[in-house]
Amino acid sequence: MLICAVAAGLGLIATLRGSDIDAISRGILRSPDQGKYDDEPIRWGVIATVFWGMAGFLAGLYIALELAFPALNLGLEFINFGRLRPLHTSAVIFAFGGNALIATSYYVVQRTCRARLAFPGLARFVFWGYQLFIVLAATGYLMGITQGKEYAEPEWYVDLWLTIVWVAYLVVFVGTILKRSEPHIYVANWFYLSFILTVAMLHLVNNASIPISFFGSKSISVYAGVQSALVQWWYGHNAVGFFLTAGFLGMMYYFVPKQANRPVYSYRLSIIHFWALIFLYIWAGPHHLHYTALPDWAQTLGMVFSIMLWMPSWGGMINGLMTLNGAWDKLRTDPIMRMFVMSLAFYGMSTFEGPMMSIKTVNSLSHYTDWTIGHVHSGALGWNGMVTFGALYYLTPRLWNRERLYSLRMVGWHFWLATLGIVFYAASMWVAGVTQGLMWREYGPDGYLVNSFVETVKALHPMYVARAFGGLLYLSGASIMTYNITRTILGHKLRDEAPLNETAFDPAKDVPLKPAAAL
Ligand code: HEM
Ligand code: HEM
Ligand SMILES: [Cu+2]
Repeated sequence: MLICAVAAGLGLIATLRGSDIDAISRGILRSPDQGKYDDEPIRWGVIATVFWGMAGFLAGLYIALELAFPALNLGLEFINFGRLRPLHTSAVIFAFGGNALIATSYYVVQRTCRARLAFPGLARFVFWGYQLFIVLAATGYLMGITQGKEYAEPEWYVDLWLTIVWVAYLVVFVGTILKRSEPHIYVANWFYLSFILTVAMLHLVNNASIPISFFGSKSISVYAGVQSALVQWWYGHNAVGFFLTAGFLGMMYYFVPKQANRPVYSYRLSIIHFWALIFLYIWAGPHHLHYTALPDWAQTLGMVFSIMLWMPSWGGMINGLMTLNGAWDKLRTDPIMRMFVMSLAFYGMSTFEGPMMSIKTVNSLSHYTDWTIGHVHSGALGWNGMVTFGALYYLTPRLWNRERLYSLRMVGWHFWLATLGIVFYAASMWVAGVTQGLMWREYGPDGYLVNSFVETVKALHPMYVARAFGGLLYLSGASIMTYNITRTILGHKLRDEAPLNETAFDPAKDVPLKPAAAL
């Protein structure tokens, strides 16, 4: 309540000062975006993405260290692993990923529709309302307020607020599409729209609950038992499918062709893989509930749809990679392009690993182990992280009207630190996961289990240290990005760096996103 009051106070001050400034300074101060497009909330979004990314990676590193060295819990309830873990997952997925998605969707929808953002006031409300959602959720976790549903931990009052913000987001996005002056709706917008709509549906269904009091934070879910589990993993899986995949594919379909200065390899493939992806993803949730009380047929259904999901996923990866046809030399000269390509490679890797892990016999080994954690992070650090970094590097000079980034060599450093970090993370978790899985199922000749649980924990220690080291590398890369982007925003340029063609942009030379012969 205190946070809401402070937010409302700040909102009031901003409103009053805003009208003041308008009246006094019209004509003196250039209002930020008189141009063709409304970029102010996108600039805020870029800053918020960098900020929350750093916070989320730092929390990730800390909990990784807590797993390796439990003394770091310090006996304090506020920073114990159980409370910091959802803080990490929400910070990276919803704060870092969510801000990246909102900002890039605002950017992409305006450019591809050749229209200014609809409802500019509402678009700003979405940005600030979303930040309030993040702060409310995060402070709740630290105080121990949670629904106990993974990736849907916030309690009812935060859920209601997010619903309002999300509906506003949908209105802004669809409003902009409706006022477009370009007849065709470019495929990136399809992906963004499916992300916004599906997340709304998932959020409403999974969070259906009854608060036990008006002034208390606690609520009771309307689902129980195995139905509750199924709804939760229908939600959880499709959060991956639509938040971490469809939305980010929207990003990929705009920024990869732009950075390569080539049209998308196959527009037809993009449409086929769009429909296949959204049709298949929604059924695959039960692969999170193998060998549980869920009916066997439902588990098999989840497995079958997961395996089929491999195809559209790779359709998207191939479409992205092949867009570089004829521009592969850019990999040598352009570290931003390298980031996009690495991102697509990890997208391909994790969407191969996922279908494999959904096979019940494989899952009987991998489930409950660190293999899952490794899979998560090759998707999250590799695919979501890298494509977002690429988009941030693309956007910053353009949004602040700078000739180029402060330093492209630093982008190269970021690229290698992040890549090496992911390698440490994924490799250590594969080893840890398989070790764990095998130790848990090892029986002696007497028919008893050979290892006690604590022995498996002990065996994992070196792997946990290696993972934390990977996280440190990843965070160091992101710190370099923060520095680079800050200096770019300030208008600085590192001397001795030759002007770089990849950040120079010339609208006259713009290649259309869509091949002329498409459809
Ligand atoms: C510096 C980088 C990062 C480090 C060191 C890190 C570390 C960790 C650790 C230690 C856990 C808990 C694992 C466990 O419970 O055994 C975790 C969970 C998780 N992290 Fe990260 N993380 C990082 C970045 C990210 C990013 C960028 C994302 C998403 C975009 C992400 C998404 C997740 C998710 C979804 C989980 C929960 C996984 C599950 O329950 O299966 N992490 N992370
Ligand atoms: C074809 C695509 C994919 C399939 C079929 C798939 C399948 C799976 C399977 C079988 C699990 C393990 C479930 C368990 O044993 O508990 C899993 C976990 C997970 N996957 Fe994927 N995956 C795919 C792509 C991705 C991508 C691209 C990401 C991230 C960007 C991702 C994020 C996650 C997360 C966060 C979890 C952990 C959920 C949890 O237990 O907290 N997946 N996935
Ligand atoms: Cu899943």
